[in-house]
Amino acid sequence: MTTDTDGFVAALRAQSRRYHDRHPFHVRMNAGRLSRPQLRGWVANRFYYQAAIPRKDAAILANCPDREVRRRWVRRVLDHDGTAGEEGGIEAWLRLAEAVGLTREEVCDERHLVPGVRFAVDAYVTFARTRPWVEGVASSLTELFAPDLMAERLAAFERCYPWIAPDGLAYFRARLRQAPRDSEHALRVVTEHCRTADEQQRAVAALAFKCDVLWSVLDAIDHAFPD
Ligand SMILES: O=C(O)c1cc(C(=O)O)c2c(n1)C(=O)C(=O)c1cc(C(=O)O)[nH]c1-2
Repeated sequence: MTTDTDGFVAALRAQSRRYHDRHPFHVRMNAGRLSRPQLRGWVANRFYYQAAIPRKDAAILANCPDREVRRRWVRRVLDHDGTAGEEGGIEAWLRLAEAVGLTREEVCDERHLVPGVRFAVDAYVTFARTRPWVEGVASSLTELFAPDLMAERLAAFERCYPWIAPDGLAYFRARLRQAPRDSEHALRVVTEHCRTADEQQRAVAALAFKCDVLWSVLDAIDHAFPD
C-alpha cells in the first residue's frame, strides 16, 4: 500500500523519456528536413490515429462505471468528432491534409496507410477496450508531454514549410489548448484511483505502452517514406 502521490506523478512524468518527440522522424520534421512526400505520408498515416481516438475514448467510457468521469470524458469524443457548428479534430486534420496537397478521398480510403501504423493504432484501441478503464485513462497521459512538441511543430511548420497554408495548422492550435486541459483531468483521475503500488505500477506501464504505440507509428512512417 502506498499513498506517495508525488512519487507516482514523478514516475508518470519520467515516461517523457520514451515520448515520440525524440523520434528521428519528428526531429527531422521540426528541423525542416522533411520532403513534401514525407510530410504527406505522415499526415495521411496520422489520420488513422486521429480517426481512432474517439473510438478509443468511447471504449474507455463504455468500461467506466463512474458518472463524474464519464461526464468529463465524453467531451473528448466530441472534440474529435465535432458537433453542430463545431467541426472537431477529425475535420481539422482533413483540412491539414488538403493544405499539404492530399485529397480527402485518398486519406479516408487508407490507400497510403502502412501496416505498422494500422497495427500500432489498433493495439491502442484494443488496449482501451480490454484493460481496466483507469489504465485506459493512464495511457492517454502522453498528452502531458504533447504541448511542447505541438508548439515546436507549429513554429517549425510556419518557418520551414511555408508552402502549407496557415489555415491548415488549426488542428495543432486547438490541441495546444485541449491537451493541457485533458491531461490535467486525466492525471487527477489516475492519482485518485491508483492508490496501491500495484495500481500505480500498472498506470505507469499503461503510459509506457502508449509511448511505444506512438514510437511504432513513427517507425513505420519513417520506414515507408525514406529520404
Ligand atoms: O501529434 C502529436 O504528437 C500528438 C500526440 C498525442 C499523444 O501524445 O498521445 C496526441 C495527439 N497528437 C493528438 O492530436 C490527440 O488528439 C491525442 C489524443 C490522445 C489520447 O491518447 O487520447 N493523444 C493525442
